[in-house]
Amino acid sequence: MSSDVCCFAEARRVAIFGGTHGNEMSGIMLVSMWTKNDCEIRRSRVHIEPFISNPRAVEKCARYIDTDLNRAFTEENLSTAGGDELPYEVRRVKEINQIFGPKGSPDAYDVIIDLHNTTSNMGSTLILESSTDHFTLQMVHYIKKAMAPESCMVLLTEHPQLKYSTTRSVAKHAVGFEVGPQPQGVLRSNIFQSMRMIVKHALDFIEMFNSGVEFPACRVEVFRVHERVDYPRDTNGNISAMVHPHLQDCDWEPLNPGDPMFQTFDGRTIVYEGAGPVYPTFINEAAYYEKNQAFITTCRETVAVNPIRKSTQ
Ligand SMILES: CC(=O)N[C@@H](CC(=O)O)C(=O)O
Ligand SMILES: [Zn+2]
Repeated sequence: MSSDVCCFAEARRVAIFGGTHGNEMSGIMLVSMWTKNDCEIRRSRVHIEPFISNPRAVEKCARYIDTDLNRAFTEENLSTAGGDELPYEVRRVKEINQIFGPKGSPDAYDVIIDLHNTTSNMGSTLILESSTDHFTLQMVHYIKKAMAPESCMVLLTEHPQLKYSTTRSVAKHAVGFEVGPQPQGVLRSNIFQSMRMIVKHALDFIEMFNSGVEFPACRVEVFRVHERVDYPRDTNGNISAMVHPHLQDCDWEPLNPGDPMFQTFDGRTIVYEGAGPVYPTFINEAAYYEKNQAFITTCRETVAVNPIRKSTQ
């Protein structure tokens, strides 16, 4: 394992996305607030752009209009020609790619922070898409330390089948902030304030990096996506059980073989039958009923992070 210093260009352009899902209110309110007055998010040497990514969904207070924007940043959508007949979010993908991308090119924004809320009891969670991007790994290490003693979990979505094409993936470095529990369409002041603090720490990190601070090697505890678990269903495909009360709200706590997972409407318990402990999260997330997902399981691991500093050209 090498711990060579990784050099990255100064982060000159950073975007903060809110309203990627139009019913996740904390990010929407923060971004609207910062669009009117950006003094709280201003930092020297870097342009920071607050941006509502799905304005029509925000207007309707719906997750999306035609299709989930946070699954739509695919090669296919980026390359298909077409105009008004395309689903709204597919058109929006092309616009966002023009403003903040093109995805994968040197012209893409340096960092995108994408603000989400969950109905699950996940607390403050940082979502990473890659275990080899030492810039974002150092950022989450910084945020976790700054948030302590409040805990801040790291979800790693890198997975051969389960990874999805997020809006933020247009940037060179992408991070999602997922804070809950907060119902859809509702603002909770504690959740709003936690999200605001995480953004502050992220921007402070970027400013320190830009000013030439070298961040030493470190280790970060992450929870890597392992499996998606659907609700039990009857032969018609309808849900036949609920998340068990012993699992509800227990995001990030170990689920051991034999532990209750679901409760049927007539009161029977369905237990977890996997081989060893896993760490469930996104438990009973409202937006995931349509995705046939009751929760995901994750595996805990420690990632070794290389030192980073700004490259000198
Ligand atoms: C509840 C929710 O919307 N979660 C986000 C997670 C992410 O941004 O990676 C999503 O499903 O797109
Ligand atoms: Zn969301």
